[in-house]
Amino acid sequence: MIEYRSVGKTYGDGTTAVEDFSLVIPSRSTTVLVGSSGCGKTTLLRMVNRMVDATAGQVLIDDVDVATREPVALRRSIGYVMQQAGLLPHRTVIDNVATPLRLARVSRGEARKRALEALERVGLDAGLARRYPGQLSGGQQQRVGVARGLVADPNILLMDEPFGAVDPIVRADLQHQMVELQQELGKTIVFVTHDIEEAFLLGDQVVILRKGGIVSQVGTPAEILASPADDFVRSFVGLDKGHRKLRIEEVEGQQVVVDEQGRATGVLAP
Ligand SMILES: Nc1ncnc2c1ncn2[C@@H]1O[C@H](COP(=O)(O)OP(=O)(O)OP(=O)(O)O)[C@@H](O)[C@H]1O
Repeated sequence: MIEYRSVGKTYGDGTTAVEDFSLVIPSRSTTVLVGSSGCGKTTLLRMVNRMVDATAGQVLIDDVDVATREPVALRRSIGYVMQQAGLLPHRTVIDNVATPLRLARVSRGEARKRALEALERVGLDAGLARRYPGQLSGGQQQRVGVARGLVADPNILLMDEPFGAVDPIVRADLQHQMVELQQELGKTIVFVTHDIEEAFLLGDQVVILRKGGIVSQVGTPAEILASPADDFVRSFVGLDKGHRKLRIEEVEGQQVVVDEQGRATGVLAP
């Protein structure tokens, strides 16, 4: 379990990115922080592994304040996947994936073996292992980033807009694979995005933020849709424009779900 207790962050230049943030992130499930650009998502995510230190309050992992942990050791014990994959360009794919293990002093042979397994887990062909990141598509690079985040089998995986830079079709593919992977692995995932559809697809718990890391609402996707906290949330999730309004029509004995414009979106299961 990760817990933020009245956490604040004011950067050295006086910018207050996070005012007063509290949240419990349950283990073995996915929590998505979603909000517009600049609302403090990345800052909040990085406080977990001390890439950013809070200037007020506490972040706890299993009841231990991260401020008491040695930053480098803490960082190595937590998986981190960033936008643009963040791969080292002059290292092969397999060496990129093996890096967290090599830093943890795992032998070269063992690290490579586990890196190959991680590549397989994210659906990448072993034939790509010897290539350099520049020889891969954007989607493949992101998969390598996820493999690297998982290779050391961390309990916690932090993901900062990992699918933000790929086209919508590849993105949908990566998202669905992420859902499957999580069903298999059951990690504690904290995922940052500005895309509410992505948040609803991946999140067991979704946290809708506004500027200053202010929580507008926390809940399951169903709870948020059923009972948006205020007009900001209503608008953010698209309820205000009727995008989410569905109704049921009887067609040839079937119950067909149609959207606001009358377009069929599915059939109700009996
Ligand atoms: N190192 C820094 N020094 C000063 N201000 C910073 C620093 N990092 C972030 N900020 C500021 O803190 C605020 C929150 O930034 P943060 O990156 O956490 O937001 P975000 O929601 O992740 O945004 P985005 O979706 O654009 O990445 C912004 O106003 C940003 O300019």
